[in-house]
Amino acid sequence: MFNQQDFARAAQALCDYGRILYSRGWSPATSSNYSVRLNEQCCALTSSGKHKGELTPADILVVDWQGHALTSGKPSAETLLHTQLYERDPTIGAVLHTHSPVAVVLSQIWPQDQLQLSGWELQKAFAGETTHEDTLSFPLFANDQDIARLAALVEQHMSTQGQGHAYLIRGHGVYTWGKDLAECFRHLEALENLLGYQLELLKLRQL
Ligand SMILES: CSCCC(=O)C(=O)COP(=O)(O)O
Ligand SMILES: [Zn+2]
Repeated sequence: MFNQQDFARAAQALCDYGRILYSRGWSPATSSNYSVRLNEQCCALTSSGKHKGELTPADILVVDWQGHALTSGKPSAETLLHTQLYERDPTIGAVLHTHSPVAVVLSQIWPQDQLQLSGWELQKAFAGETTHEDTLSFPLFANDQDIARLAALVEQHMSTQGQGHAYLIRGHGVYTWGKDLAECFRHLEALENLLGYQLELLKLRQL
């Protein structure tokens, strides 16, 4: 069903990124979940409830697109938000979900259901983006403890409005993806900074 060496490599990479993301303050405590595609049927994913700054390979398991565990462990509570992406787009190789203060606060106060950004050079950090003159759209979804329902809503949005590069969940965090973990991390880092710019602008406009 999957190659053990691929799994071992993916598990170690997820642990390494967990340390980075925790050290940046984007994955406090047991928040966040991360995954890497193994093949066309399954991915390596963080187990539920683990401290993301202290992950070991034993905290990573394999799930299929229905969210069923193929190795021992308890899959992330948000598994279906990862598998929805892998199932819809075979070019997606990694997904990162984080809870940074900037993303959580901005997503909570942003009034519209889309956050549109333009004019920032850093937009070009997203794959395929070539100019600051384009507008990037990031949808905001209401938080929901029913993850199957939220995953269905995300899928419905993407199938009608386009997949985009990332989305926000209000008061919760962000999901972003890429062809591999390195690209996914680049997208996350760009998104974090772009959201930070937007939050700063909102504060300045209140002065
Ligand atoms: C403690 S944060 C609440 C759960 C959450 O939002 C999250 O990202 C982590 O959930 P998991 O089941 O993947 O540990
Ligand atoms: Zn979360």
